[in-house]
Amino acid sequence: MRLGVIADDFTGASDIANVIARTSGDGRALRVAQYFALPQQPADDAVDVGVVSLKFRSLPAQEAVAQALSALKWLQAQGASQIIYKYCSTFDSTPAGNIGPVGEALAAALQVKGVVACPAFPQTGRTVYQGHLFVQGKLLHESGLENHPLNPMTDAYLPRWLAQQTQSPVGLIDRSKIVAGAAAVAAALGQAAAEGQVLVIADAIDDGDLEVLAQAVADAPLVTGGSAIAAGLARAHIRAGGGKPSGTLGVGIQGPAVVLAGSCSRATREQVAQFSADHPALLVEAAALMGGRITPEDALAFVKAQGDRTPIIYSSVAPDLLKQVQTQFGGAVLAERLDRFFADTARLVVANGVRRLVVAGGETSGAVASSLVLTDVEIGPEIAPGVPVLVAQGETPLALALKSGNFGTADFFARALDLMAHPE
Ligand SMILES: Nc1ncnc2c1ncn2[C@@H]1O[C@H](COP(=O)(O)OP(=O)(O)OP(=O)(O)O)[C@@H](O)[C@H]1O
Ligand SMILES: O=C(O)[C@@H](O)C(=O)CO
Repeated sequence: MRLGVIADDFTGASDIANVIARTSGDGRALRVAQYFALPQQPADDAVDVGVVSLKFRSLPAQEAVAQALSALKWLQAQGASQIIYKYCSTFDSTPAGNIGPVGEALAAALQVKGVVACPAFPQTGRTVYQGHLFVQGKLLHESGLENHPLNPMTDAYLPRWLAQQTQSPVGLIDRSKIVAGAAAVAAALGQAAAEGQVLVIADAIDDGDLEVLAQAVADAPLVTGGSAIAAGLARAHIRAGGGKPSGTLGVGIQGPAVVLAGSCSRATREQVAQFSADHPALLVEAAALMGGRITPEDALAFVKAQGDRTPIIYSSVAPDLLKQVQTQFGGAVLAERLDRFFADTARLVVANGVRRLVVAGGETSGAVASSLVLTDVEIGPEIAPGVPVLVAQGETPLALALKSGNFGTADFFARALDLMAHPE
């Protein structure tokens, strides 16, 4: 293994696995394995990149740090010489959040300072300029992310947001350095390290900027950010001799399918509306769930009752209703109950023959994927930027899509199901 990734949630893990698996050079691509928990055994020798999917984005810092350090240890034992700590391209965290503590702990373990922190993912509209994060051209705190159920993002200026979480000062590499080229960026990172800055937010408004950044940190033991910076890092590993002849993994899994949506993000709500217009749909209402009036067994019965039609089971609601039920029942309690509901429902439907499963939402995907007790998956075709088809091989292969809340166009669910059955 050359490159190890520690991802703070499962959708983020499949996002970065997708970026790396799809990057090629001279007809070669890195062989990527995505693990659904910290593996208990060594990685397969053929694996160039190990992506460890964890679920610590919304956990207290201490727990998140412990999980990240265990993953670091395992990845180092597999030979990974570079580690990417992957968090959300919308920097999902709170002022007491764990991006800072995890970044600092990994940096301390690897004895580095002046570590790049760049969430930019231009293909999905996330850019960083003068330290400010934009989503589709809007400042982060005016993009809808200010209403996020678990990590409301109320400040777009990342150095200030991150500094609330860190012990050490946070640096900034602005775009004037990026346009000056990789050597200028490397020098600025060296200067930041000399000044005691452990994490350094870096501007990037397009993939060209990310390529410059990646070149500047091609040999760095630690890089942190969104998935997009990984393309340049993967290219550097391929140039250094990594990878095998590239080719896309076929899927062709045509069995029964279910869509599970636990995300309240804007894009997911549009996708739910479009899919439920012509598919059977079951809304999981917070009050019904809390009152025990809807259970995973009810969801299974609903799925079975649809015969050949693909149903969607969703809890996605608009921000005003979300706030109301969170006040009524408590946000954390609801999150835990919803996670458990979707996890148990997924387990039941898969045990009853479902072979294609599309899941929307990072927390929801983490709960679902963990409950399915899959060890590792291979990366199949791309459904939308940031979302590949994942294939769990086994006696009866399972095709999975783990979609970040805000990724994908309105027709995402139908597209995902089609691609699983008939890869392009
Ligand atoms: N009907 C609902 N009532 C209250 N809370 C809900 C409801 N539906 C979902 N939620 C909350 O919204 C959270 C959605 O988180 P999730 O990470 O799955 O989606 P997301 O944040 O949109 O995705 P991502 O993390 O990929 O951006 C759930 O964990 C749950 O806490
Ligand atoms: O970076 C992103 O936006 C996604 O990969 C993500 O982290 C999903 O939760």
